[in-house]
Amino acid sequence: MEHENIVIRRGTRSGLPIIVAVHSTALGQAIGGCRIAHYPHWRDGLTDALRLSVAMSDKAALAGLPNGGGKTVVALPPGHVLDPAERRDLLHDVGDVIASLDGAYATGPDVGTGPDDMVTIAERTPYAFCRPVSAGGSGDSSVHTAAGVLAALRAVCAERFGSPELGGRSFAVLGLGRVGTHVLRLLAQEKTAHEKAAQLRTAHEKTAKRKAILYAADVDESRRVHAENATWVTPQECLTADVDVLIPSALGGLLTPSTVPHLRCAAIAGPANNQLDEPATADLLRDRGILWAPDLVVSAGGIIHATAVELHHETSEQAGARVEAIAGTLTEILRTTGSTPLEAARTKAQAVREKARRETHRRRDQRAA
Ligand SMILES: NC(=O)c1ccc[n+]([C@@H]2O[C@H](COP(=O)([O-])OP(=O)(O)OC[C@H]3O[C@@H](n4cnc5c(N)ncnc54)[C@H](O)[C@@H]3O)[C@@H](O)[C@H]2O)c1
Repeated sequence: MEHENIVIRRGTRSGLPIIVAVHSTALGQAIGGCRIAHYPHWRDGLTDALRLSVAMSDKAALAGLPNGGGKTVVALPPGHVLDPAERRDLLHDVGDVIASLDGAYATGPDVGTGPDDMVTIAERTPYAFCRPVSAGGSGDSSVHTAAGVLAALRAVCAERFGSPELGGRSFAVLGLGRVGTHVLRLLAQEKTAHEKAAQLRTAHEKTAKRKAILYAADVDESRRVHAENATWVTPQECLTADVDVLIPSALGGLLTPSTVPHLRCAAIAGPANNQLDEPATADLLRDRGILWAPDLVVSAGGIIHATAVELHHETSEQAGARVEAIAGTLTEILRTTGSTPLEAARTKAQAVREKARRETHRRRDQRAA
């Protein structure tokens, strides 16, 4: 068994199945979001919790956080709609399960939960982060996730094109939700060094030509209002756009043996979790000469910022510097020879955990001696 602890409990108030998987506390308290989603069977929710908590351990290790990985999954039966009272009961049930772990695990928002839900969970346990600023938390994480994506894009452009400049490059943002919208806005503000210099001389010398060229798509047509700086295309056109970098910002599993042959981008880096349908797809991308930045590293900005500020009481500046450090971590992974970026990322994460485990044993032996 790879996990340290797995709790499966029927909520005493809601009657719904609550699963908390703690993968590792080798580096410190396990962290990972609370997912409330529909599953054909609660066992499918268990499978998700086991997989996602391992990914969180890797994500925390690669982000240099003194934390391990965990995950909460509430498996709703198909079609089940929570009314406000039932949702509140459920979140209190989740809080009780987390409280029973005595601080081994802390949760945050994920699919189906948001900062306000963390306030309700926090009524039963102190181990809930990413609460709204008005409730003493660090607020919506998506802006920090987007900042991390920008840092990753600079690292990817430096590796693939020889310069970290984003102005003048072309990008396709697939998914204009909370993170995708921020990423698009930040990219629209990017200008090349040439344009920045021109701006210093005279506003008239500004050349709009060197701004980033942007495409955007979402299955939800109402998100189009956020694409005023971009060319709005269909999700399929966005996926296969002839651009420098594709930025997956919707759901996972979009890079598969069927989609990879149709891609025309030179590189891929985005916040969407679990972009590869299976590890072997990393080989297909490498064979096609497409540089893929592992989402484990690219998407970590939000969790890095929230845990640094709320759990480790760092200043926002210190947390911001940790988010910017995503670029250095990614560069190291992309430069690893003889393996795909996915293998390099996992190997690095395992090495960090192993080092922490050895250090813990050394300290324990020292105390015993
Ligand atoms: N919010 C964060 O801080 C954060 C942190 C780490 C990772 N992520 C991951 O980043 C991704 C985006 O997160 P978010 O918070 O912006 O989610 P969100 O739900 O706000 O946005 C997702 C967007 O993708 C769109 N979408 C869904 N399926 C699509 C498809 N097939 N093609 C095009 N668009 C599609 C949705 O309509 C929605 O607008 C998710 O995979 C999430 O797990 C988010």
